[in-house]
Amino acid sequence: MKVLIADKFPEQYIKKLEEAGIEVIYNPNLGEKDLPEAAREVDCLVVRSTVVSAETIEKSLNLNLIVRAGAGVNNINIPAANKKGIYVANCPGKNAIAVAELAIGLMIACDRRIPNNVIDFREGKWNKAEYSKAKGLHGRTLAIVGYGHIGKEVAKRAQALGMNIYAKDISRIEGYGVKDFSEFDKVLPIADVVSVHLPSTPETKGLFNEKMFNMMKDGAIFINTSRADVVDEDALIKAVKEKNLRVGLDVFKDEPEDKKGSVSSKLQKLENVYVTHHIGASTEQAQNAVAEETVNIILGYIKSGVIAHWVNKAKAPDTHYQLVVKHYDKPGVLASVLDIIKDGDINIEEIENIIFDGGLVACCTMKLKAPLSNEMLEKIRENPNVITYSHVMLD
Ligand SMILES: NC(=O)c1ccc[n+]([C@@H]2O[C@H](COP(=O)([O-])OP(=O)(O)OC[C@H]3O[C@@H](n4cnc5c(N)ncnc54)[C@H](O)[C@@H]3O)[C@@H](O)[C@H]2O)c1
Ligand SMILES: O=C(O)[C@H](O)COP(=O)(O)O
Repeated sequence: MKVLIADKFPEQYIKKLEEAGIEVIYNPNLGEKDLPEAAREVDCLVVRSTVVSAETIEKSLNLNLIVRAGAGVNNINIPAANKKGIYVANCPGKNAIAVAELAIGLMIACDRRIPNNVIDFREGKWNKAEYSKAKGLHGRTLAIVGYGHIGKEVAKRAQALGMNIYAKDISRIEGYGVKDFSEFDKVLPIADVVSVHLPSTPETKGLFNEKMFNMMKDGAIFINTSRADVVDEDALIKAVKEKNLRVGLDVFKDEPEDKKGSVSSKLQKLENVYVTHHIGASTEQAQNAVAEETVNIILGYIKSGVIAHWVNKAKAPDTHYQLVVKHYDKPGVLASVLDIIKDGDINIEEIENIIFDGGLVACCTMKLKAPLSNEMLEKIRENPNVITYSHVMLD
C-alpha cells in the first residue's frame, strides 16, 4: 500500500505506518494544484485542509481511501469520490479540545481586548484607563451553536468559568448545566457570547446573516472557529460597526490555502475583530490524537476491510425489503440464492454473511430494493442447503 500524506503530520505516526509495511510519501507542502499529479498512483491520501478536488480524484488510478486528518470534510470533493467508490473518512472529535481551548481564548481576548492592549504596548502607548473596561465572563450568558464534539468541550470549559450556558443542535442537547434553546430569537437577545461550532452544510451556509446579528445584544462577543461560510461576512462587518460586536474568528472568507504567504481581508480594518490563522486544531495534543486516529483508520482497513468514520457511506440506502437466509456454509449455496435474485432482476443494495461458531451454518442478510416473488421464494426453499429464510418489508 502506498500512502501520500499531503499536510503536516507527526513523524512518530509516519513511522507507525512504515512499520506496518506501508510505503509513505510525506510531502506537507503540496497544495490543491499539485495533488492531481502527486496522488495519481497512491492507494491512500491523507490531508488536513488541503483541497482534494474532483480533478485529483478523477485522475487517480489507484486511490481507494482519503483520510481527513481532522474534522471538517468540506475540503474534499465527496460527490467525485462517490462516483469512483473511494472511501472518505475523518477523525471526529480528535481535535475538539484544541478548538475549544482556542474558542475560550478568543472569548477572553475579546472581553479584555488583549490583542489591542499588546499592539498599543508595542507602539509605546499606555492606556490602562481604556483597557480597564471589561465585563468579565463569570455569570455571563453563552450560546453554543452546534453541540457536537467541540461544542461540548467549550461547554465544559465555560462551566468552569461560571457562565450561564445555552446550546442548540439538530440532535438532543444532553449535559449537566446546559440548557437547550430551540429558537434563536429567544437566546440571541440575551447572549453575551455566541460561539459557533457547526459543520459547513447546505443548511448552515450563511446561517449567521443580518437578521441573526440584529437579534444580538449590542457589544456582545461573536466567536466562529468552525467554517467561514456559516457566516455572511458583510453582515458581520455591518454588525461590528453598528452594534459594536466584538469578534474572534479562526476562519474567514477567502482564507489562503497556502501554509505561508500574504493575506488580505476586509476584517483587517476592524479594531475589535481578532482573526487567528486557522490554528484551532494545531496543538501537539490534538495533532497527535488526530494522527493516531488516522493510523488506526488505515491499519484497521488493511486488517479488517472496515473503514472507521466512513463519511460517504449512504445514509439511507434505497432498500425496502430484507431477505435473511440461514444456510449450510458450503461453496455454491449462497451463489445459487444470488442467482435466483439476479434472474428476478432485483438489485441487492447491502449484504452480510455471518458464520456460526463451528463453521457449519451461516446466515446471510440482504437488503433489497424490490420484493422477491413467491416463485423465487419457492426456489430458495427447495434448496436442501437452505435451512430457513425470512422475507420482510422494511419500514
Ligand atoms: N478551526 C479549526 O481548526 C477546526 C477544527 C475542527 C473542526 N472545525 C470545524 O468545526 C466543525 C464542528 O466540529 P465538531 O468536531 O464539533 O463536529 P461534530 O460533528 O462533532 O459537531 C457538529 C454538530 O453540529 C450539529 N449540526 C449540524 N448541522 C446543524 C444545524 N443545521 N443546526 C444545528 N446543529 C447542527 C451536529 O448535529 C453536531 O452535533 C467541523 O465541521 C469543522 O468545520 C474547525
Ligand atoms: O476541520 C478541521 O479539523 C479543522 O478545520 C482543522 O484544519 P487543519 O487540519 O487544516 O488545521
